[in-house]
Amino acid sequence: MVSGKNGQCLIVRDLSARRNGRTVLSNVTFSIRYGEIVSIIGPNGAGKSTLFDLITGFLKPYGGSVLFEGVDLTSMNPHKICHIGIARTFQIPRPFSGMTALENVMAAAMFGKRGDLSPAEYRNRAESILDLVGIAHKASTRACSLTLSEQRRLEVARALATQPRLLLLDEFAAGLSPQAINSALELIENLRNRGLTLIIIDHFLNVTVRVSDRLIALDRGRVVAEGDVEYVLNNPAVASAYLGVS
Ligand SMILES: Nc1ncnc2c1ncn2[C@@H]1O[C@H](COP(=O)(O)OP(=O)(O)OP(=O)(O)O)[C@@H](O)[C@H]1O
Repeated sequence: MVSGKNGQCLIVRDLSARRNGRTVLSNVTFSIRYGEIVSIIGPNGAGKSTLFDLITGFLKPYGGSVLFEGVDLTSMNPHKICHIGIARTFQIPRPFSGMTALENVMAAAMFGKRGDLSPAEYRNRAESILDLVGIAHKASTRACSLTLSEQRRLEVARALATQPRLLLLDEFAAGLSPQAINSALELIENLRNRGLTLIIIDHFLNVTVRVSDRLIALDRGRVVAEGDVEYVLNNPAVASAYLGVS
């Protein structure tokens, strides 16, 4: 049940989570339209990665629901969620470090396969994805020998290989040089222009906000502000969250 290009891609309703018996996300509600770039901001421990874990099935919610294209994901496992069109990257890149960049992307393409391709077709697809993310020249390099910026791009390539319609990027810019950040932001805009919807976790306030249509600010597991970039960045609740003022 696809809602159409101008409709809602993802609807999160009253989502709550507990870890080690402690509530870490409370009644989080928002929706994401097709083609949007939305950043989830908030200080350390706000619940940003937990939110990604819930959307991608790595953690089961304590309450609430997640609908993707009208389909309830709440009881699905991560493999199934990947196969229906949601992919994520992790804050700390998790490639198969002994495999080359190309092999990593081919493995992801095979995992996310829709219809059987020949090995040559998987290879072609992986090569074109490495080209898209800007590391085609590193195809034969083992993942463990890539720089942090290249490893982040490889993470995106592996996610893209599963052919997602919604891509979740966790701390995509952390640890990158200003130049690498600029080219990472160009990649994000390029992916949106190719029809993807993107949700990006950004701990910092001055990076992915540059390409975001909207921001959702979390603090201590709750949404404290949501709206266009200027509105959220000027919201007193967001300043309090970052300054640790109650
Ligand atoms: N695996 C875990 N086991 C127990 N508690 C966890 C686990 N992961 C996160 N938490 C706790 O859940 C809360 C939310 O953490 P989460 O990692 O989602 O926040 P975050 O906003 O992504 O923070 P950061 O910017 O530091 O990555 C924190 O209090 C954290 O200590």
